[in-house]
Order: sequence, then structure tokens, then C-alpha cells
Amino acid sequence: MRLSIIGSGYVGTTIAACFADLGHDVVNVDIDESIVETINVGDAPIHEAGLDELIAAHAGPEGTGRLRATTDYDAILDTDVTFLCLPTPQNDDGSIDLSIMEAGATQLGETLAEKSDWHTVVVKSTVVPGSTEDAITPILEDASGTTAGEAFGVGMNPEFLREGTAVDDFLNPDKVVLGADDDRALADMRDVFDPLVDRADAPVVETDTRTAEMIKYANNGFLAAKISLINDIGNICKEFGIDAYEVAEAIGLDDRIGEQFLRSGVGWGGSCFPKDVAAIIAAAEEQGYEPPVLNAAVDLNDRQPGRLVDLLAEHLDLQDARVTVLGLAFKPGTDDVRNSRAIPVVEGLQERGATVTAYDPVATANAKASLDDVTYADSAAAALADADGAVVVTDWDEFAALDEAFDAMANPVVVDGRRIIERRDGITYEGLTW
Ligand SMILES: NC(=O)c1ccc[n+]([C@@H]2O[C@H](COP(=O)([O-])OP(=O)(O)OC[C@H]3O[C@@H](n4cnc5c(N)ncnc54)[C@H](O)[C@@H]3O)[C@@H](O)[C@H]2O)c1
Ligand SMILES: O=c1ccn([C@@H]2O[C@H](COP(=O)(O)OP(=O)(O)O[C@H]3O[C@H](CO)[C@@H](O)[C@H](O)[C@H]3O)[C@@H](O)[C@H]2O)c(=O)[nH]1
Repeated sequence: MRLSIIGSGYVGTTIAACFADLGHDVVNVDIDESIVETINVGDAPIHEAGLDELIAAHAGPEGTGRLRATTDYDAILDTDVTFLCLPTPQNDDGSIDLSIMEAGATQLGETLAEKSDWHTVVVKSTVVPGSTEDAITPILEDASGTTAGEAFGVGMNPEFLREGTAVDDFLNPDKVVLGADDDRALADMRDVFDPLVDRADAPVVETDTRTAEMIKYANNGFLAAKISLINDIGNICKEFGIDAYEVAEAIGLDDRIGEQFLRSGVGWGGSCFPKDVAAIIAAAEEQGYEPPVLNAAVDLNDRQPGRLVDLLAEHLDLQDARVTVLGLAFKPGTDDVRNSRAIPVVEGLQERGATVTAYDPVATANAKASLDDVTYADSAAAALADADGAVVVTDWDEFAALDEAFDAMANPVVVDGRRIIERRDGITYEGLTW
């Protein structure tokens, strides 16, 4: 099928490259010219395992030609289905900010006014229940001068990929959720996903758009709360001198609990969990319901970075100390620092009078835009040399291999927020929950 993908960020670029690999003809539409140029020379605009190869295979000079990018919305006219992969950030009160989606839907609708045959629009972005039906569809109707169900159909297909493993997650999904209130839109969505579903043997959930929207928030809310619960239990373990990871391994053997997402530590960050949990709480409150468990999950998550800083302060006076922060990305495998726990950790250290030297294998450039007064080192060893203390915020594999670098610290105190450093003689080592 011929697909257009509006928004070529972490989700839009990944799904475009994967759909091209599955045999579709795909065009990415983005307002950022540098992203468009990067894709068209066959490179990935983001750091994501396996993405370079897929883009080179389909968009590069020697590629299949099944993937290209443009800033011109008219490219949509030569496609059958459009995915909206635009950002859905949060307002100051935590509620969803749909303004970028609304702007994209307006441009899409104006373009569809020129199209004579049927078109299916799929909302891929994470949006609160009712957004597709009550906000996006009316904009498409107004801007195109046509009616949903007649000239075009609208569906909602939430995305569950994780950054760092985005390509693999997209190509091997646990489930595919197709939300539609229109039979033709649903039929088009089935055709788009058939090659993926066949290949991955993935279960397909067909439902209406509001339920599809809610499934995404339920998924993220559940996972975020699961991590907060293991952090709560981990904090108790620490008080008793018990290893929370040993406890987690045992409880994870119970199929009803499951072994995944039981890594306790400095908490959940990223572009999704914090904003999505905030958005569904705000949406629930607007309906008159205050969700106590999700609120507690956020509250606990907000406290973990402070606990990390407090633990370091038990071992050294932070005033004028030089502290090394290992890891800036919100998780390993990505250059994304949006809502990374590194941000409150660095700010907490600075508030207590410490000066911070940081190192991350790939996220330094992005971190520079979010953090002030930080010295960035070119290697973990350089960051650790002569430091008065160190904290670990991201579980990059390369940190597990560090050994002698700790001996070059002025005072080898290490507080590990991610259980990645080996405890050994010669280092004063503290785990956050073990
Ligand atoms: N990042 C993830 O891992 C992930 C996973 C699942 C779902 N989601 C959801 O997917 C959506 C997109 O997230 P993302 O992380 O890919 O965002 P992103 O910020 O990485 O990318 C968005 C892209 O949209 C472009 N853009 C902005 N306005 C535009 C316009 N009017 N027309 C065309 N392009 C425009 C930007 O230039 C940018 O390249 C969000 O709703 C997010 O919650 C994200
Ligand atoms: O046991 C765990 C697992 C994760 N994390 C942290 O949780 C955050 C999120 O990690 P992860 O879920 O792996 O990455 P994301 O890319 O944010 O993916 C989440 O958010 C996406 C956007 O909505 C969804 O598509 C994914 O299904 C959902 O896992 C990171 O800070 C991790 O360090 C933990 O602290 N402990």
C-alpha cells in the first residue's frame, strides 16, 4: 500500500522504515528540513538500533526506493493511508496539549480537499480518550470540506514500541490494536498491518477509537505503576538491608506478576510515561475522578532522584564536591533525554552545592539543551578522574565494564541508581534499593 507518515520523530521514522521493509511504499512528511534531508541520503535522524540499516536499505542511493521524506504535504495525495505521528506534549497542569496534532490535522485536511478518492487517516500519536472522534475528525472535516465516513475514514492505532529497541519492538509486537468507527478505515488498517501480523504472528485487537486510545494509557499507566511499586518495595528493602533485586527475581517467577519491569532504582523517565500518566490523570480529573494509584505512582517516582542524592550525601559533604553523573539518556540505547531522571539528579546535586561532571555515550548533545552548568566528559574514565563521588543514572552496558576508573577518583564513593556497577573492595558502593 501507499502510506504517508506525518511527523518523522522517534515513532514516525521508525514505523516508516519498518513499513517500507514490510513492502509498503512510504513517504515521511516533516516540517524539519534537516530530518527530511537525512532520511533522503539514507541516514537515520535519531539513534535507534537497526534503524540506520533499514533507512539505508530503502531510502539511500542504493535503496529500494520504497522510503522517502519530504516537507511537502502534497505527497499525501499519492497515498492511500496517512498516519499522524505528531508530538502530544503536556500543558503545565499535566493535561494533554493537542495543538500540534490540531495543526497537523488542519494541514492534512486542507491537502485532502484536493483528493478525489477515499483516504484513511490513522491517529498513531498517544491521545486521551475521545480526541480522535471529538477533536481530530471535526478538524479534518472542516479543513477538507468533506465528511468523515464519506470522503475519508479515521482510525486510531496506538504504538507500544520502546526507544532503544524501537525497530525490534515494532516488528515483533505483543499485540496490534486497531481502533475504528468506520468499516472502510478498519479494512485499510488491516491491509496495512497484514504483512506485519503474518510475519510476527501477533494478536490483533479490533475495537472503537476511544477504547484504542484508552488501551494505550492503561498500558503505560500499568507499567509505570509497576515500576513505582517495585521502587516502593525496593525502598523498604533498603531500610532492612535486603536486596530488592533478589526479591524481584523471586516474585517475578509468579506468572501473575511476571519478570519484566521489576528493575527498581532511580525511577521512570522518558518522553512517554511521565507525560502520559499526567495526561490520563488530568483527563480522569476532568471527568470528576481522582485516580489515587496513578497519583501515588507519580509521587513515588518524583522522590527517587532525591533519595539517590540523599544517599550520596550520607557519604560526603556535597557542598563544593565534584560529583560525576554517569548516564544522561532516560534509558540505555537512546540519545533521548526527555524527562530523564538525570535532570532532577543533576539539579538536586547542584542545589546542594556540588559541581557536576557528566558522561553519556550518545546523549550529551541533547542534554546540553536541558541542563546548565554541567561539564561534559568524553569518557566515563575522564568523568570519574579526581571526582569526590559518583552516581549512576542510566544502565548503559559500558558502565558495567568500568573498574580501574573508580580507583582514579579522589574519593571512590559510588551510588548506583540502576544496578549496573559491580560491588567490590576499594569502592564505597551503595545501591539505591539493595
Ligand atoms: N517516542 C516513543 O517511544 C513513543 C512510543 C509510542 C508512542 N509515542 C507517541 O507518538 C507521538 C510522537 O512521538 P515521538 O516521540 O515520535 O515525537 P518526536 O518529537 O520525536 O517527533 C515528532 C516529529 O513531528 C514533527 N512535526 C511537528 N509538527 C509537524 C507538522 N505540523 N507537520 C509535520 N511534522 C511535524 C517534528 O519535526 C518531529 O520530527 C506522541 O504522541 C508520543 O506520545 C511515542
Ligand atoms: O524495570 C524497569 C523498566 C524501566 N524502567 C525505566 O522506565 C523508563 C521507561 O522505559 P521503557 O518503558 O523501557 O522505555 P520507553 O521508550 O519510555 O517505552 C515506554 O513508553 C513508550 C511510549 O508510550 C511505550 O510505547 C512503551 O511500550 C513503554 O514501555 C526508563 O526511564 C527506564 O529506565 C525502570 O526504571 N525499571
